[in-house]
Amino acid sequence: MTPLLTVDALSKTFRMHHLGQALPAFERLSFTLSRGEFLLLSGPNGAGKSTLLRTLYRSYLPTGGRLIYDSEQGPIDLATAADVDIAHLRRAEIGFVTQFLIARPRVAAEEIVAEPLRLAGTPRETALDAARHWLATFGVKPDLWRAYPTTFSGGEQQKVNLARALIRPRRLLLLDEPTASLDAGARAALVQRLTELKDQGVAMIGVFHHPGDVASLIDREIPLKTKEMADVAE
Ligand SMILES: Nc1ncnc2c1ncn2[C@@H]1O[C@H](COP(=O)(O)OP(=O)(O)OP(=O)(O)O)[C@@H](O)[C@H]1O
Repeated sequence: MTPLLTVDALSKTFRMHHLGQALPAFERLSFTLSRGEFLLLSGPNGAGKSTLLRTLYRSYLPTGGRLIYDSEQGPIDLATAADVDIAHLRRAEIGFVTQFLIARPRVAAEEIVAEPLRLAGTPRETALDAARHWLATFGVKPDLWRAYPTTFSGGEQQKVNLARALIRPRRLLLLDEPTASLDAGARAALVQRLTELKDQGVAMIGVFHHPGDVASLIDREIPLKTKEMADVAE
């Protein structure tokens, strides 16, 4: 079966023009990801883990290599796809789960969480019911559901973010330290949700501050090295 994602000799180098320097985050990385598979990205600080996830989401353009994603409409190279196609994939197929909520002023938590379903055409009340379900699942108190997350604590904001990111099933989930400041109850709820999604065939690739949280999900590990480690190994 064709892999969902084929990463082929992928490189990302940051060019810091003001310093006249180039900083390679990773070079010629190759791996595949199949449906229902969970890949753990590991490596020390600065090894390029977040940069790789952002490159897969096309927040960063790679400086070399190919990123073939087997979309519902057929294979597409995420490295060269048009922005309009990337925007469609982000709405429909590829999710990015981080610890940071982009809270908007005067938009209630339940509206923020319901938005991905609303954009997919779900009627407002049905979407809000689902939003409340996921807010409750991740442990956001009911009296906060209609409040504005701009004033929430870091952990509360992260829970709203998770509810929003996971309310709709995706085919591919990119996870950047989604458990970072969660309490034990929310961590357990997240692992349960990720387990359900994996069982439904969702592929995931992620970085976890405490990989033990997701030990039961990990199929393979991709260790990334810093430039210094790579130089020593050569
Ligand atoms: N936008 C950017 N411009 C320039 N350099 C960057 C940029 N983003 C990341 N880097 C550099 O790329 C390297 C990899 O950073 P990245 O954040 O991907 O590492 P990481 O493995 O996720 O680290 P951590 O475990 O600390 O989160 C670092 O040396 C960082 O300074």
